[in-house]
Amino acid sequence: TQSTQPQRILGAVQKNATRGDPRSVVKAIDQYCRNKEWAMNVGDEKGCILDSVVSEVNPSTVLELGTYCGYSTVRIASLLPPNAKLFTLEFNPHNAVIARQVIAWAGVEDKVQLIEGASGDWIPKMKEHYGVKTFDLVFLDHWKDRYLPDTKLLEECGLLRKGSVLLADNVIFPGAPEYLEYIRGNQRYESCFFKSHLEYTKALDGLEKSVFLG
Ligand SMILES: O=C(NC/C=C/[C@H]1O[C@@H](Sc2ccncc2)[C@H](O)[C@@H]1O)c1cc([N+](=O)[O-])cc(O)c1O
Ligand SMILES: [Mg+2]
Repeated sequence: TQSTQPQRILGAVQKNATRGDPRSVVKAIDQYCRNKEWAMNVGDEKGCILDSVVSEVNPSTVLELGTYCGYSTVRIASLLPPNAKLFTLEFNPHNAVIARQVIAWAGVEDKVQLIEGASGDWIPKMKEHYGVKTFDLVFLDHWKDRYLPDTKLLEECGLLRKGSVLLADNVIFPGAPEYLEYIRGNQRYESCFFKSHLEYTKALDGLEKSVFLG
């Protein structure tokens, strides 16, 4: 029977990565997706920018929107201090099943809470269900037309504090024009653009980093 792309990515991890070694999991996925089959992971080039923002923020509580196969989940979790927590929201149950196995293979499951469901439904429940006060860092990499409504939801639910950082993937390609217009025009955010390339290609893309000013 046919396999799915997430299953093939998991296979590449189990074949080529060392259990308990997050960097080898990241490397195995990048090699597979660069040489065999393109996939919508943030990738190695933008991933280095993600790493630098995570290291700079040194967050205790992170929210990732859009887990897919767990590539950026593993990348972020591998940089978190002890006791830090990464909540990642995934809508598609099949993707969640695969991502849990990738996260486990990397050995970062203690730092990760994968939540199956839609961001719009779960963001309002994070405080009561998981005791989250505010997020130090939010990585937006899910449906591009959800970036803006979910950002407004985070504000309304009091989940951002002075200094919270939003990092959005794909603001050039596929693009998130409404989000960019809102965040760059809003006095309550200080934004900057990190020019890069679409994962595994030469196409232009980039990340938008925005600091919430409270
Ligand atoms: O479409 C893209 N990403 C959408 C990602 C979507 C992921 O997030 C949830 S949706 C969801 C909904 C609500 N709450 C949580 C997750 C999907 O099940 C998928 O796992 C994308 C596309 C390209 N590209 O080149 O076409 C490149 C990229 O880097 C991309 O991120
Ligand atoms: Mg992306």
